[in-house]
Amino acid sequence: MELQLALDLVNISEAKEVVKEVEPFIDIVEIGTPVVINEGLRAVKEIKEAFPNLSVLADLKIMDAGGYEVLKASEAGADIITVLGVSDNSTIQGAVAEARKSNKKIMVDMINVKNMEERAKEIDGLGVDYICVHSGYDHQAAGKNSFEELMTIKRVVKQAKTAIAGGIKLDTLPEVIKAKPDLVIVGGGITSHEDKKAVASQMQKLVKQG
Ligand SMILES: O=C([C@H](O)CO)[C@H](O)[C@H](O)COP(=O)(O)O
Repeated sequence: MELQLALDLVNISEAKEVVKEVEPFIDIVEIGTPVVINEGLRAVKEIKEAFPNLSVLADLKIMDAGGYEVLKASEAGADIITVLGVSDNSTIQGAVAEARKSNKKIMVDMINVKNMEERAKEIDGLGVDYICVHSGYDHQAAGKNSFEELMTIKRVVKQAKTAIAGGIKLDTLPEVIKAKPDLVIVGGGITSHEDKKAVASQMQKLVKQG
């Protein structure tokens, strides 16, 4: 099981400071959608250059033009790029085909997918690398989490790795770990703490035990 740090509410220099603090405790650093909106793919490039040993995920949440957008993120240095599960199969297939050319990975974000079991099975057949259940900020504000959806994809996904994101904190991490995802994604659960290093270290310990 691996740990991904999601950076959403920071600029590039703040992102570098946070990663410097927690680098030994994380496997993947995510350049979140708001950061890409604010700073562009330059954020991915700068973080990859500053931390070449970390895998960098570009959370583009691609909805169309899968091949082209994956190409651009790959050129910027992203190792993993996200595509939405609600997008057309042709978009996901285009993203996977482009990623294969440069040894990059595709994560499908299942945010707002209604028919989770059926869609997860279908997407698993498209050769993606990760399938991620996700309660986004707006769902979190409505008190939702993705723990049940994680159980669902764990049951039906056979090829891709499974991941979960959205509002995971130190106190809810043990429940998540019980379902044995391959990857746990945490943003505010680390970045909102004064002592990020301590929380990330405790989270890493739990994730590695799981
Ligand atoms: O993808 C995310 C969200 O849609 C904003 O872009 C977050 O990175 C993801 O939800 C993880 O962050 P936390 O919910 O703060 O753990």
